[in-house]
Amino acid sequence: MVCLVTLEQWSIMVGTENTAIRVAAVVLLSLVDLAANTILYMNGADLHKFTYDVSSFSIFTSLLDIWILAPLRGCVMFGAVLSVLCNTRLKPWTSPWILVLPAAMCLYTFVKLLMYSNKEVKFPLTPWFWGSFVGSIVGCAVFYINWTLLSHTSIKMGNGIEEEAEGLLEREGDSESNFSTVTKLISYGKPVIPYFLAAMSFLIGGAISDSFIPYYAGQVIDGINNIHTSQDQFMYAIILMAICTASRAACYAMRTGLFEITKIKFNVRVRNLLLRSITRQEIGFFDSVKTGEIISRLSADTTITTVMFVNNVKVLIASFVRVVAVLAFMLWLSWRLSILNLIMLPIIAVVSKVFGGYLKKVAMEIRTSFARANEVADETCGNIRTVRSFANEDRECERYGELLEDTYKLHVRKALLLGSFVLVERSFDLGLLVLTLYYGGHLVMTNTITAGELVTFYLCKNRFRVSLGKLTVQVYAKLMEALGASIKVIEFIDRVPKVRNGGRLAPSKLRGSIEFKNVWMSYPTRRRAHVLRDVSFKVSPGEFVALVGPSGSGKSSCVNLLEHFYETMSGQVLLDGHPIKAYDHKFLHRVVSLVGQEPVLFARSIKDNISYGLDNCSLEEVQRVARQANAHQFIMELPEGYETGTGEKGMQLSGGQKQRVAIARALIRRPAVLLLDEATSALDAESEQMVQQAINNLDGHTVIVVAHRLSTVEKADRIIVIDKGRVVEQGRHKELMQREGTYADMVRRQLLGLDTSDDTEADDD
Ligand SMILES: Nc1ncnc2c1ncn2[C@@H]1O[C@H](COP(=O)(O)OP(=O)(O)OP(=O)(O)O)[C@@H](O)[C@H]1O
Repeated sequence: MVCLVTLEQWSIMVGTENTAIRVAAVVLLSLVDLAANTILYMNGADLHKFTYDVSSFSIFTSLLDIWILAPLRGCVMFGAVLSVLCNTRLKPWTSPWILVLPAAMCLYTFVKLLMYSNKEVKFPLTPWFWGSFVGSIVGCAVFYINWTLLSHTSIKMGNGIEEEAEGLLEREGDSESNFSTVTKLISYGKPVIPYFLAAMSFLIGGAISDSFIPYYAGQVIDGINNIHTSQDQFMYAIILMAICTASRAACYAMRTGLFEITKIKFNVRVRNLLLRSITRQEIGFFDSVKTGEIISRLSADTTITTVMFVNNVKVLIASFVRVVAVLAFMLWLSWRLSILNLIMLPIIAVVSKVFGGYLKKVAMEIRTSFARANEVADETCGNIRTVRSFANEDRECERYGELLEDTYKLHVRKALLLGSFVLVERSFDLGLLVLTLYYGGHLVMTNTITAGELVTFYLCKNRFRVSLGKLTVQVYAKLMEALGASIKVIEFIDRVPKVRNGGRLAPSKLRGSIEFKNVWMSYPTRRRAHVLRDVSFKVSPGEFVALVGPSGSGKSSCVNLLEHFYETMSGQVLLDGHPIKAYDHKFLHRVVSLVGQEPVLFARSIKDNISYGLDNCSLEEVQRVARQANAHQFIMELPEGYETGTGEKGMQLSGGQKQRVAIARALIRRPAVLLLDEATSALDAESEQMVQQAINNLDGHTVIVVAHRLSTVEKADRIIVIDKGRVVEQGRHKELMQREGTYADMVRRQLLGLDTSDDTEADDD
């Protein structure tokens, strides 16, 4: 099975993109399979062999049936080639069930080996037979490779049957993505590889010790029965069995500790990589991906990915070593009984492939459904005041319950799948046990093996089966599950931000001039809605400019562009004559400070909030800016002054207090450009005037204010009026009032107490 998977990967990787070459390669490989098997069957070029076998065929002594498998494979493959060339339906190519054909042929070849060895007098000195046997097995592998190559070819030919092609792409993407997912996970886990290797060495040591135990157990039994064993050999077998058992226990203890360390280290690393990548994403990413999903990926998915991955790779290697070691013993004890047991391999390959594919799909659905439930929980707890104020707790809990119910149903599906997988596997196993005992008993009665050897073989066979079972149930199926969970984790870690912060510009002095040059903008989640349309304006260094306009007209969008949260569709936003994106990310956010509409504080002290993102900031400096922002007085009245905690998102402060702390946080950076987006809306008239005064007095700072309360912008050097994403007017308060345009209208409406905010949603273009 492992071999087939590897061959498949190889064929995918080295497979050329050229359809003609692929088809030619398939035809050539099929012809080689046919020719090689024909030569092996005819013992070179003995043409009489064929006529002789046809006239007096015996299933026990002639190899005609083994040879027939080769033209049979050839016919199926040529039929497949023809149907690909004729652009017929693709669906059959995509089915994992196609594995059944080569698997059944392998099975027949193994059975044939046993039948032939039982009756053919010249056996085992029959090199041509061995050639045919190996040729048939290799032919089956070649058939599977050819099938994979053809499947790829049929997509490339693009025959217009899109839904089939989609299915095909999905399945082929599967094996390719499994491979790249595993290599990705290994690359993330590089620092933990030494721990993993140390643990593996103990694991392999334990596995080798373990595989010797049945051998010595058999010798002990033969010793008890006095078969081929002296007293010394008997004692020797007991001592060696004890040593193997002790060594297995010691290795087990060491490997357990080391694997635990590996898992934790790996988990921590993947979580760090994930958060690092997420925090680098553009703001638009957070518009579409909900926090609940991110948290779910960070917690549940990273744990499943890392823990399951390490556990399964561990089991994979251990089981593989055990399978090889035990198989070698089994072959040495009785190759006939071993071959009988190897019949399981092709069956397990088919069963694993089919079930593994389904399990991976269900595992992905479970993760997504779980993330959806998490989103609801996160939204409900994060906005509990709103939920409470609308008395909607029950409905939110119901929504959560419904989503968890979906997750539960998917889990049931997964359990049923796993159960059926085990059932199918165990049924084959039971049949094989009966066959082994029947055939083994026959071999003991014909004195081919001893009773002790049969017991040893039986113990070995059990170990072989358990290890093989682990390779399939635990590794293939569960590895698929881990890979399913890791897909989103890897997608997030590898996601390249759409807005790059790759600028290098960081001049020692910034004047603070701003220019919007024919800017068009739309948000990533609503690409067709233009929120800014051909916006152009200039702000000189030190100027105090106000952006006004109806709600939804695009004022905050201008601020978002200045913060480089989003990028323009066309046009440019220039700072001191250079595009915003040319500036170094850290530099830009030091020289351009924003106080947003709903400033968010962190659950730390007020001092830490004001000095957020700055190292070594003195209390004096913090107090200075707090005074400027008219916050010092209320802070001093708090029980612990500047050390008072603000609670989650600053919830323990009032709206106005939060705004003042946020203004101080912006001022402490001495920004060249200060952006105030409704930053004083929650302040009373007196406080607002004081803060406004402080802002007006700021020397050498360019200030851009977005405000609805037009009285606060009367003193601005310039007022820019934006409506429906366009600059419609600009000038000083007096000029605009005289112009009797949009601004004058807005002022009048506000004076009369009418609402100015007639929402002007961006139209879809
Ligand atoms: N993150 C976003 N994703 C998609 N559309 C958005 C986003 N933010 C704002 N918009 C849309 O862009 C348009 C302009 O919004 P913007 O916030 O710039 O308006 P505004 O003039 O600042 O409004 P207000 O005065 O109400 O704050 C609106 O139609 C709004 O719905």
